[in-house]
Amino acid sequence: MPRPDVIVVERLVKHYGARAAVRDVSFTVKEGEIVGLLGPNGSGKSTILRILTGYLRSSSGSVRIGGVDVTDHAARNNVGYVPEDAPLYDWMRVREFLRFMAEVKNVPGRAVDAAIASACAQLDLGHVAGVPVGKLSRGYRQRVAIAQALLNNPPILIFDEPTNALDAYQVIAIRQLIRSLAGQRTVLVASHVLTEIEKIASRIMILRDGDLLTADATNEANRAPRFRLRIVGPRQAVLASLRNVTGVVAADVQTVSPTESVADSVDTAAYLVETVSRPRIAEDMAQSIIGNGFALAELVEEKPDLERVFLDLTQRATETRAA
Ligand SMILES: Nc1ncnc2c1ncn2[C@@H]1O[C@H](COP(=O)(O)OP(=O)(O)OP(=O)(O)O)[C@@H](O)[C@H]1O
Repeated sequence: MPRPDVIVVERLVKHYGARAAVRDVSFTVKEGEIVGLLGPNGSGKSTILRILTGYLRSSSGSVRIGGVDVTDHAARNNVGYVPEDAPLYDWMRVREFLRFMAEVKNVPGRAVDAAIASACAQLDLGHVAGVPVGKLSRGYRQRVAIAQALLNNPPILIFDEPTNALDAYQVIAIRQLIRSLAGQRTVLVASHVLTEIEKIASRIMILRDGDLLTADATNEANRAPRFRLRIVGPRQAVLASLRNVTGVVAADVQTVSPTESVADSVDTAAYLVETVSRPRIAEDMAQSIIGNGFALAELVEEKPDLERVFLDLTQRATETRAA
């Protein structure tokens, strides 16, 4: 049975005064997914998360959580939110803080102790439960921030830059925690660090200047195979024979120094070829090159990677905007 969409964002727009921070963003998240929202600083990640968690109103568009519009309080009970630099009350002891947060979240009185015990156990906070929050390391503060999000056992967890400003050990620990918390839950994690989001998320969305460039970067990566070839022959003729192959989307000389031109010259050059995904395309390119009498020195398929997708998409977005 297909998993239901638990987060549905449609045509979301947010303006701060004249500034558009989120422009016509739509996406869905299925139950049980761990989705990453990747984007540079200022791209609108926090704004989207704040709208999803009901802390901020959108300018237009809609957000439904578990089928309920996010402007309805009932929707927010389904979401545990760990904001960037979560505001914690430093003078409160961890247990006190969690009790306070349980009240804020309307956890029924008789269930509060069990909720705190369960959150402390999941975040390994038992031994610091009596310590003032202000005395904790950054890593433990982040655990407290996550613990408060778990108090009413929400099916959806939303994290904003969860490993920001943590040291390498703390990063690993928090990452493992998020993965272990995912289980039956649906998780949305925003970060500006590609390598970080790659390690946590099973699907990655890319945001830039308030535009959602893709809702599935991995899929983009697999969709557009790219080959690097070294070929001996006149460049224009080599390019023509590559572009003639069915499925080749673009072919270009890769390394042309400023003094060189792509004009005809018989020497070895590197070519970058983008193709559609189809079987035997590498063989067809080799056949075309050799059939036209050129020497094929090298043909390598570049493994798709998210860094390339990110760079390609953001570059394309910049060009589109400039046009
Ligand atoms: N309250 C606000 N008033 C005016 N502009 C704002 C406000 N909050 C955010 N912005 C602007 O909206 C844009 C998006 O900000 P947002 O915080 O959502 O981005 P972000 O991707 O989360 O970045 P960061 O990781 O740096 O917080 C930025 O240009 C930011 O300066």
